[in-house]
Amino acid sequence: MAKEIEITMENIKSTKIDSPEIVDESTQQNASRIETKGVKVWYDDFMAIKGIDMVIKPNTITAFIGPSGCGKSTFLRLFNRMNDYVEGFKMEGKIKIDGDNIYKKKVNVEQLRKEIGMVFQKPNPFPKSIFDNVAYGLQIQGIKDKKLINERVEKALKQADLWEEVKDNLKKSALALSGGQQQRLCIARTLAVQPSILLMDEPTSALDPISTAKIEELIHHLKEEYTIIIVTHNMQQASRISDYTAFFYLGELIEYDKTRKIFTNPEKKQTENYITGRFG
Ligand SMILES: Nc1ncnc2c1ncn2[C@@H]1O[C@H](COP(=O)(O)OP(=O)(O)OP(=O)(O)O)[C@@H](O)[C@H]1O
Repeated sequence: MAKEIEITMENIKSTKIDSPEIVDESTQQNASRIETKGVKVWYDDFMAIKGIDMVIKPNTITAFIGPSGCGKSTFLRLFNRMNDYVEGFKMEGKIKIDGDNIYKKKVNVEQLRKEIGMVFQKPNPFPKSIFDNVAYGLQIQGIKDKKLINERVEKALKQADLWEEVKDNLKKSALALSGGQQQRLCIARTLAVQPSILLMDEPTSALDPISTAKIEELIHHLKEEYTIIIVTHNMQQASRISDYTAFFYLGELIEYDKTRKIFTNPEKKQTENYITGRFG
């Protein structure tokens, strides 16, 4: 497969990407929820992200695609400062969320993570009851009002389309649920603390097709209330559920545009090669 790649470092380096429909910040403050400028990331001496500018609009689903190791997860984890935990991590550039630079010194990272929820590849429920899993974030926040907790747990389970399946068994261990149910529980756990941006790192890659379809449908509904970014290796998934698609390669943003454009008429040969399965 690799020999079919028609990419050279020269044409990648000369590729200058403009985010789609970037609007004048001064007149359209609300048009972007997330904006990155000149973002570079290193793990020790290794440069994993090589200068990325991107604007993500509110209430959209953006898919990050690209071959393994191209920097999708690294870039995604910048938005809730998850990389801060990684030894050797260093970044340059600006990331603004709702106009605020989230890497300023004064930023309250705990508050940021409340606003920006994350769902991981493998469902990772705590070894606690279904109810306690969803209530966990609220309790951590110091919320003690039982009625409020009950309401939020029910709402989050309904939003995650799991309520009907578990409402009579809330005390049951979360570990007894199926993989697909566990992932919806993890989504409910994230939603319970009422974030407004959802980061999803390959949320369905460990699931069967039926569970995957359920989660895709759920993501589609969540768009009404949330801005969603999803890393996926599944091209069909990206084309089914996202409004915008960003194609990464070797730490660079090669092409970023409306999903329909990326999948029907990409500007760059590299993008075409990737989405048609000619490398990756
Ligand atoms: N904690 C780390 N320490 C050192 N290098 C890392 C670390 N995490 C990622 N990298 C490197 O940074 C590059 C980008 O990795 P990243 O996980 O962001 O890619 P990805 O596109 O999400 O890959 P995948 O699709 O396989 O998950 C890779 O070369 C990877 O080896």
